[in-house]
Amino acid sequence: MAGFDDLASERSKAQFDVEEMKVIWAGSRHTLEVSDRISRLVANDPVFRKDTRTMLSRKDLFKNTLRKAAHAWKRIIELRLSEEEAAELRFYVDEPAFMDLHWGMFIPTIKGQGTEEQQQKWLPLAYKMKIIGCYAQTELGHGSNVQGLETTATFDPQTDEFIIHSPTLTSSKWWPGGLGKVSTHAVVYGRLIIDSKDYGVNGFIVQLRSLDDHLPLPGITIGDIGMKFGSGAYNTMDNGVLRFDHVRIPRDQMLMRVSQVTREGKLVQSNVPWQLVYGTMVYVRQKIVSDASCALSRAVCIATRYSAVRRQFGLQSNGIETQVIDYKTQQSRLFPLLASAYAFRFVGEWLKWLYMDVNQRLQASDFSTLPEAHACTAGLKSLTTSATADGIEECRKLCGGHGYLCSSGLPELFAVYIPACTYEGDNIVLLLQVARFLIKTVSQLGSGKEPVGTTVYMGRVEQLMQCHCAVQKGFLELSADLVQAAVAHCQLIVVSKFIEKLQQDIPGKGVKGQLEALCNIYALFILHKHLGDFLSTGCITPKQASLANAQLRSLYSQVRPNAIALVDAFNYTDHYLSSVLGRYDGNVYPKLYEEAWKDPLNDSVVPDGYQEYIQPILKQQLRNARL
Ligand SMILES: CCCCCCCCCC/C=C\CCCC(=O)SCCNC(=O)CCNC(=O)[C@H](O)C(C)(C)COP(=O)(O)OP(=O)(O)OC[C@H]1O[C@@H](n2cnc3c(N)ncnc32)[C@H](O)[C@@H]1OP(=O)(O)O
Ligand SMILES: Cc1cc2nc3c(=O)[nH]c(=O)nc-3n(C[C@H](O)[C@H](O)[C@H](O)COP(=O)(O)OP(=O)(O)OC[C@H]3O[C@@H](n4cnc5c(N)ncnc54)[C@H](O)[C@@H]3O)c2cc1C
Repeated sequence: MAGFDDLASERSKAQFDVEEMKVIWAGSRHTLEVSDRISRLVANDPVFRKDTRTMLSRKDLFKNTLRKAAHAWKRIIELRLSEEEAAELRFYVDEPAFMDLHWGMFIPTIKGQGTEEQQQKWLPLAYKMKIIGCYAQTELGHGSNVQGLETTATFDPQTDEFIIHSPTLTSSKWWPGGLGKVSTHAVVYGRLIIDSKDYGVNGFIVQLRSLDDHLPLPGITIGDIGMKFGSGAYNTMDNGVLRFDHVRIPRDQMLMRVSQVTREGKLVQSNVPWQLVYGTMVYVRQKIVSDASCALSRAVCIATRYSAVRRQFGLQSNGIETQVIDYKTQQSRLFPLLASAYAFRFVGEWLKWLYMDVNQRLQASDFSTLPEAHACTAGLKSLTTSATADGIEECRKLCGGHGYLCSSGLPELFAVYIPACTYEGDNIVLLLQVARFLIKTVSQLGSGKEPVGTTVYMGRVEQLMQCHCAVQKGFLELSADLVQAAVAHCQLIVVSKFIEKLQQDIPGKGVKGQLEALCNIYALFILHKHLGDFLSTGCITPKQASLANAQLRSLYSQVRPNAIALVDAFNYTDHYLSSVLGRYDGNVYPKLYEEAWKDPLNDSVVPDGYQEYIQPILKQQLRNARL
C-alpha cells in the first residue's frame, strides 16, 4: 500500500531515538504517560467523535458540544481524574467550549485576585461545577483599552452593595466565551465608583442566571453574539453579549486582593501592584504560547506525513514519481515550521516557569519581575500566535488541493486557531507593550546593566532600539518601527531558550543532534527572514548572510531523513489530528475517497433542487435546440 510503505520506509531512516524525543516533547516521562493514556481514552470514546462537526447546524453543533462537555465531566468524576488528567482530557476533546473559560480564566481569576475568604467561598463551588463561570472584560466598545471600559460598579453605602450597570450600548459586555448560553456567573470588569468618584477598573463576581431554571436574573440581558469565522470551528463556543440594568451584588463580591472597599465605602489599596488586576491575562498568555506549539505541531505533522506520501513529477528509474518532501522548495517552507514548533514548545516551558516564579515572588511581596513577566508573556503570545496562524495556512498550501478539504483537518484547525492573534490581547497592541518595556530597559542600560542573549540577535535588538527609540510620550505615540524591535526581542528570547534547552541533559541516541539542527534551522530561518534588519544594523556582513543561507540549506538535508520521526515524536493520535492526510498509516487515497461519500450531498444521486431549478433549464435548451 503506497502511503503506508512510504511512511514505513521513512520511519526506518530515523537517526535518533523517537521514544526519547517523545519524552522531550512531552516535558517528562510522567507527562508523556498521562497525555498518551488520556489522548487514547478520548480517541476511543465515540461521544468525542469530531468528523461530523462541519456538517451540523449551529444549534445541533452547540448541543453536541454541551453533550461532550457533560460526558467529559462524567468521565472525570467516574475515573477520578486528577486536575492534570482532566486538563489533558479537555485538551484532547479538542473543542472550544465554556469549560475552557471556566477552568482557564474564571477559576484562575478568583485565585489570583480574590482574598483568602473569597477563594474559600467561590473556589469549591467552581471546582465542583456547582457554578459555571466566564471572564467578562471586553465590551462592544472597548477590548484593548481596558481602562476605557464603561460598565460601572457603584458602591451603595445604604445597602452595602455594588450596583452593576451598563450605561451605554458600547458598555455591553461582548465576546466573553461561555457567556452567551451557559455560564451562571461571571467575573465582570467594571469601573469602581464610590461617592461619584471613579477609581478605575476592578473585577466583580456577578451571578447571571438562576441555578434552578437557568433563566437570566432580573436586570440581566444575555445572549450569543452570533456565528463566527468558518463552519464548525469556534462556533462550538457561546461567545456572548451581556447588559446590566442596575443589578445589585453584595460588597464582598468585588475581588479584593488588590484593593478593598470598607463598609464605610473607603477604598484601601493593599501592598500589591494594581497591575495584578491584569494578572489573569498574564496567566492565559503563557498558556497560549504552549497552545501555539500544539497547534503548529499538529499542522506540521499533517503536512509532513502527506508530503512524504504525495508523489508528483520527477519520474525515477524505478518508474515511481518523486515524493514532494524531496523538493527543496517544499523543505524550505516546511522545515522552518517544524523547527518553530519545537522552538515554541521550549519557550513555552520556560514561560510556564517564569509565570510560576513570578507568582512565588508575589507571595513574598517581591514584585520586581512582574514587568518582565508581562512583557515576555505579551510578546511571546503575539509572536507565537502570529507565526502559528501563518504556519497553519502554509501547511494547508503545502498539501495542495487536498489541504483545502475539511477531511484534511487543516481548514478547521486554521479557523479555530486564528482568533488567538486577537483574543487575550491583539498582537500589535501587545507588541507595543513590549516596546514600552524595551524603552524603559534601554533607558536603564546606562546604569551599567548589561543585556544578555546571543550576540547577533542581541545586537539586532539593540541597534533597532537605538534607531527607533525616541522619547515616547505614551502608549499611543509608539512608532511602528518599535514593533519591529519588539519582535526582534521576542525572537531573541525564543532562540536563547532553545539554546538553553540544548544545554540540559538530553538522553537518547541522536536526540540532541536533531534538536541542535532544529535550533539552527529556527535561528537561521529567522535571520534569513529578517536579513534586512541584520544587515542594516551591521550585525552581519553580506558574506556572512550568504554563508548562513548555505548552512540553512544543508540543515534541511540533515533533517530530511528524520522528518517523519520528528513529527511522530509529537505522539498525536489520528483522532486528535482529525486528518485523512496526516494519518499515522499514510493510507491517504482510499480514505480521501471514502470520506467524500460521507458528505450529505451524496445521500442522493440526483441532488435536491434538480427538478425545480435545473431540469427546466435543460428542457428549455432542449426545446430551443429542436426549433
Ligand atoms: C482548559 C485550560 C485552558 C487554559 C487557558 C487557555 C486558553 C486558551 C483559549 C482561550 C480563549 C479565549 C480567551 C480569550 C479571553 C480574552 O480575550 S480576555 C480579554 C483580554 N483582553 C486583553 O488582553 C486586553 C489587552 N489590553 C491590555 O492588556 C491593556 O489594556 C494594555 C496593556 C494594552 C494597556 O494597559 P493600560 O493600563 O491601559 O495602559 P498602560 O499604561 O499600557 O499599562 C499600565 C501599566 O500596567 C502595566 N501592565 C499592563 N498590562 C499588564 C499585565 N497584564 N500585567 C502586568 N502589568 C501590566 C504596563 O506595563 C504599565 O506599567 P508601567 O506604567 O509601564 O510600569
Ligand atoms: C474568539 C474570541 C474569544 C474571546 N474571548 C473573550 C473572553 O472570554 N473574555 C473577554 O473579556 N474578551 C474576549 N475576547 C475579546 C478579545 O479579548 C478582544 O477582541 C481583544 O482584546 C481585542 O480588542 P478589540 O476586539 O476591542 O480590538 P481593538 O482594540 O479595537 O483593535 C482593533 C484594531 O485596532 C488596533 N489598535 C487598537 N489599539 C491600538 C493602539 N493603541 N495602537 C495601535 N493599534 C491599535 C489593533 O491592533 C487592531 O488592529 C475574545 C475575542 C475573540 C475573537
